[in-house]
Amino acid sequence: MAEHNVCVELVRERQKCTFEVQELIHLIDGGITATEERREVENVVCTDPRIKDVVPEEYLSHKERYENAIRKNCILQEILKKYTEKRTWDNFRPSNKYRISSGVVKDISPFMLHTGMFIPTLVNQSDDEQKAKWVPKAMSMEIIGTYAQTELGHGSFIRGLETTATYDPNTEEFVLNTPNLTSYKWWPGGLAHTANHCIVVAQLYSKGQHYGVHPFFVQIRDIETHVPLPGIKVGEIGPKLGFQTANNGFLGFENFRIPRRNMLMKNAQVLKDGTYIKSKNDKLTYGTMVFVRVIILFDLAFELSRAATIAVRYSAVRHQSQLKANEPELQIIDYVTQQHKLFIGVSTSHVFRVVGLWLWNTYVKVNADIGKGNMDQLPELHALACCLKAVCSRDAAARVEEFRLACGGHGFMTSSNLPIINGIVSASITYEGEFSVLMLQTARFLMKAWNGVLARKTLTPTVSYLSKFSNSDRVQWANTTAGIISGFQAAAAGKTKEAYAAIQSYLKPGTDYEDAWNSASVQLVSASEAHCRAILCEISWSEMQRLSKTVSPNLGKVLLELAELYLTYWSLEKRGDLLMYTTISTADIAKLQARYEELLALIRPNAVGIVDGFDIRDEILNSTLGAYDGRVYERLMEEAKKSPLNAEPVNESFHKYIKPLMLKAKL
Ligand SMILES: CC/C=C\C/C=C\C/C=C\C/C=C\C/C=C\C/C=C\CCCCC(=O)SCCNC(=O)CCNC(=O)[C@H](O)C(C)(C)COP(=O)(O)OP(=O)(O)OC[C@H]1O[C@@H](n2cnc3c(N)ncnc32)[C@H](O)[C@@H]1OP(=O)(O)O
Ligand SMILES: Cc1cc2nc3c(=O)[nH]c(=O)nc-3n(C[C@H](O)[C@H](O)[C@H](O)COP(=O)(O)OP(=O)(O)OC[C@H]3O[C@@H](n4cnc5c(N)ncnc54)[C@H](O)[C@@H]3O)c2cc1C
Repeated sequence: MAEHNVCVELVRERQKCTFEVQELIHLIDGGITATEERREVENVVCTDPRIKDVVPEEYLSHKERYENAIRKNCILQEILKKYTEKRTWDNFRPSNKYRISSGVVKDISPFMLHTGMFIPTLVNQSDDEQKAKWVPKAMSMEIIGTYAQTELGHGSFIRGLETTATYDPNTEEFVLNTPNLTSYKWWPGGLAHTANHCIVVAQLYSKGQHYGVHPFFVQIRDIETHVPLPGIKVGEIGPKLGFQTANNGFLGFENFRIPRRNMLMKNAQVLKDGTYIKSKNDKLTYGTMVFVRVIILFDLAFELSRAATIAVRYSAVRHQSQLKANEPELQIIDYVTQQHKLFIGVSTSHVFRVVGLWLWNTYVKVNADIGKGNMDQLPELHALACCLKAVCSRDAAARVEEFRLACGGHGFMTSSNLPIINGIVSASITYEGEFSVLMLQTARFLMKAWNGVLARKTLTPTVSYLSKFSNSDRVQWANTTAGIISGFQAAAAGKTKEAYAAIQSYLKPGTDYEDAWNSASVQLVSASEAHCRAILCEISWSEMQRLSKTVSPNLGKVLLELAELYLTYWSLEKRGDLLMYTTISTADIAKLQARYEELLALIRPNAVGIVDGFDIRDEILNSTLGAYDGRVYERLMEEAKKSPLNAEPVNESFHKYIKPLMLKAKL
């Protein structure tokens, strides 16, 4: 970007920055080569003239919008494929594939589920022969798939799914059926008109026995004509709050037959005669969900970084109101309330990225152990993935909404891109495991851990802190980062203990455990949240500390300020918990507040530099308010002029309706 086109405010902001932005970019990417690789691909994709829209997506009809998304995503796939052929393209991280798709369509790609769930399920749940047959075709997009699990009647309760797969040993086939309206598959992305295959999660029956839900590889459309195969009823579910171009669909089966070997057989198998071979652990069927819950943290970090870039740059460009009489209007970023809205979101993006990487490494390790037959760590991984996905998606949505509000009226414009990002992030609270449902899964793990505390057993690593805080004494508070982390752990332990006690107190004679659990579930969710906050604080602080030692002192200082801001912000937000479970005093809280305000002031001069460090191209940002050059007002006007309503000075509705109305009023 030529600096002479950049508005004066952003030029000044960039001059103020105390660290090398390039260094931060490389840190986020994971090295100089990774930055170069990413930028090269982004450049090829974003400068392809076929990708540029003449009419902005939001003015298209629902149907046109989908068709445009498909057209452009096919171009993207073509480019990505050429790249893969040209070079070994291992460095282009999978999360970058999500990132680049934002440079192609503003909303979600109809191919998202192909990359994000169809391929991972084939890779992780097929046996070797199946993998060899299907994965190359899916990778090259010779076949296009999705993940069809949720039904009209059931999403959270997977055991309640109603689609049936009944084995017929005479033909060595499974017969798929949708027995009633509520058993229609409902929601899968790309299912409606994009995919010709899908993973169908269905209840398995063989030899008259029911064996629970299993994944099946199912072709739903003819490869040549794309016409739905006989016995398949498929279509689109209609417009939503967001995800307009995701092509979410419904699917029903009528005695639809698939070969026996189309059941994914890495974990459980059905033999030719219908004999069922059990999986080592029936929860391995849920493996793709664990995988996606883990990688969602990266996507959330990225979406937050987009929203942060938009809101921070806009806040530097925008002037509003006078702080002192006769002085120029302030850049809105200089109002401390504005910094309070902005900087926690910026910091949260870094926290999600580093905790996401830690979770990813844990996932890789546990998966490797599972491969060797050791399932010991699976419950802990599941509990971690559940609460982190749930809390981070909810936090991300709150932060994006705050960024939107921070942009005032202009943040309400679709052209700011904040409403679209809002829709994308809000959806993540529900999909891949609804918030409360996942929090209660983690609570199950915490209750078991508390049993372990009472039995003086050694606990697994992420809950081992519970033993330290098992007595009733309030924990000694210290106004340090270590003190804050310890305070969060004390709160988590205290809440876990109380939720446990609440279940016991509800367990009167004649009460089932499940009813007691339900009665105590608000406290259980609260305990899960506290546990998750303790993890977010502990891991982000230790990771940011580690990273700060790998970079220049100037950048290291900024990383630590961001990490400390996160801890301090949440200490203040959760002061009630800290008052309950630690010896924190009102004077300590006042000190925390003062430190928080100090951190806002320290971050302020680097704010634009920090969001520049996310290195998000204008085409990927897609925002009138957030572009690198800060020409906010020119862009808002340019975009407004693209409204089809502005193509004619008088709209025909005037003559048809308004004028007759006015004439009638005269009579
Ligand atoms: C680094 C990145 C690499 C690659 C990335 C590649 C490309 C990137 C490109 C794109 C990104 C891709 C995707 C992500 C991004 C965006 C997403 C975009 C689109 C949206 C997709 C959305 C898709 C979906 O929503 S699919 C449907 C998801 N559905 C759910 O999540 C349902 C939630 N419900 C459940 O999980 C379960 O039913 C339940 C857990 C709630 C209950 O199950 P069940 O009743 O069977 O169990 P319980 O009786 O409660 O418990 C029994 C015991 O089992 C334990 N348990 C449960 N689940 C698991 C599990 N998964 N693993 C291990 N153990 C489990 C449970 O804890 C109980 O144990 P206990 O000992 O008895 O207590
Ligand atoms: C944008 C989007 C994309 C999606 N993509 C896909 C996809 O590609 N493939 C796919 O298979 N699915 C997909 N889904 C479906 C998604 O996974 C489900 O919507 C999600 O798992 C929640 O299930 P549900 O809709 O049945 O909600 P419900 O389970 O009906 O939840 C409704 C309410 O009931 C509460 N509740 C439910 N059970 C419990 C419980 N045990 N304890 C306490 N409270 C409970 C919930 O907390 C919630 O408040 C998608 C959904 C969305 C929104």
